[in-house]
Amino acid sequence: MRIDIVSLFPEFVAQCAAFGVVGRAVERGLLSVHGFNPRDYAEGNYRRVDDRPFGGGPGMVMLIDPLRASLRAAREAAPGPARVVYMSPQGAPLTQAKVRELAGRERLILLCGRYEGIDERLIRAEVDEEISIGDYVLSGGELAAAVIVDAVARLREGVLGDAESAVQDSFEDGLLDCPHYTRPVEHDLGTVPEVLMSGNHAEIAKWRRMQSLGRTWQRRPDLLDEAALSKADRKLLEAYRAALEA
Ligand SMILES: NC[C@H]1CCC[C@@H](CNc2ccc(C(N)=O)cn2)C1
Repeated sequence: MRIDIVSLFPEFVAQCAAFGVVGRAVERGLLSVHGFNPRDYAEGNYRRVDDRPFGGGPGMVMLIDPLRASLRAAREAAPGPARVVYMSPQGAPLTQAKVRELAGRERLILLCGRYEGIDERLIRAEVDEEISIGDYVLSGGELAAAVIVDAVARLREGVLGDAESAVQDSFEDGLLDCPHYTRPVEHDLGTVPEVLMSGNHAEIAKWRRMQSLGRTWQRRPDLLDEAALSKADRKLLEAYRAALEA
């Protein structure tokens, strides 16, 4: 998978692909991340990448042509179609389902804005979709792009070993993750739930599912779409609630 980053600070995002599982995926050639800086494509001796907004108001707006030239250079840097994603608070909320969809592509181009924004004509002509990582404003789209790189990379085949499998990920099945424990069993901070040492894998799976359901119900009822729950799930959630009242 190739991800191109169009940004005034491309090294910022490349750094985010230099560590951990994503860094290893890059080393192993499962993923490559390349930066394209609009300033390298800006005309004139000041190499302008922004200008004042029509209609007045504070701040500056990113110019069309340096961005357009950067996007063209990114497209032409490798074969195959690329999905152009603009990171912006005006975008569709990022979900794990969207991450899975993006991870299925061979090429992404992530467009990172700065200042007050990007000339709307460039967005309309070049951007396939706008994505937001949350309802807040950052000084630039680079951190949002780094989130996409990480979330997408870990879903690519071969990136996570069995030790870190994304299969049981929270949100993979639309629920929050269950609690996790490791050694020691006895600790002044408490002990480990008996069932996890029972060796009974069916019981352990049931307990983990019940914890995921219960936590989702308690912390993120908005995610808990009753309709999506199986009969067994509803029974487990009932047991979780009953245990709370006991
Ligand atoms: N009008 C401000 C806006 C102009 C264009 C550039 C963005 C960069 N900052 C971002 C980008 C994305 C997100 C997000 N939630 O995904 C938050 N912040 C800021």
